[in-house]
Amino acid sequence: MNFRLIFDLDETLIDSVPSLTAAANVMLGELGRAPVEPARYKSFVGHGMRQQVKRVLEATGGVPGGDLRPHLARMIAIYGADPLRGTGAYPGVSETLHKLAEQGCQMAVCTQKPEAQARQILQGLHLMPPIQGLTGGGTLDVLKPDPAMLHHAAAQLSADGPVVMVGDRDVDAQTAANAGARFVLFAPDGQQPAFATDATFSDWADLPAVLSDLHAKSDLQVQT
Ligand SMILES: O=C(O)COP(=O)(O)O
Ligand SMILES: [Mg+2]
Repeated sequence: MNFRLIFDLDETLIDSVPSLTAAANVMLGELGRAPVEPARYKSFVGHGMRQQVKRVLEATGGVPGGDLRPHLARMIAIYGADPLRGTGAYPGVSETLHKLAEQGCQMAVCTQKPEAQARQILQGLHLMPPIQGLTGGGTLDVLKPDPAMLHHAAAQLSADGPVVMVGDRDVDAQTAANAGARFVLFAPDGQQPAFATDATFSDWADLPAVLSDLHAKSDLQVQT
């Protein structure tokens, strides 16, 4: 398979909601607010750290002073001090990425997470390599679903095979659609999405077979 695989990071390769929630709860505690549960914080993730901070503050009484910037800076400082703490890859991720690399795929990450934090996590979890490229929050002046994010990630890879985005949220599916790429959904809870996907998987060990089916049944000549 000569795919260029572009992976989302949070809630696709890594389970980062516990550590993001812990950091947000430190910030909320400093503001005299009660902590939020990880399940609630998860609904704030997917559109970048600025949106996370905005949403968690709005959900707990509003943005103090009406200015998001100091709170975003505080969240980045707390979380950025140790983004690996409490964060791990989903089971099977490392083995599967190595297998896909052996099968001829090239791989990059396209995430809303600030690029420096994402790089620290990918290197700390020994996923880079086999992941070769990284496009994160702040790499460009746009975020997903702007197709420029996916084009940038794909262009970091030397091969020119078909591009497949693998992610966990509607914003990832929309990014792929905007870029004319295929989309494969990671849905660990097995829930059917409300948006279009080319394939779905819930166990990382299944991804090579899912991709090989996708390769066999479609003309994957879509390029970004
Ligand atoms: O930073 C976020 O809100 C989510 O980042 P992701 O694009 O890796 O899911
Ligand atoms: Mg995600």
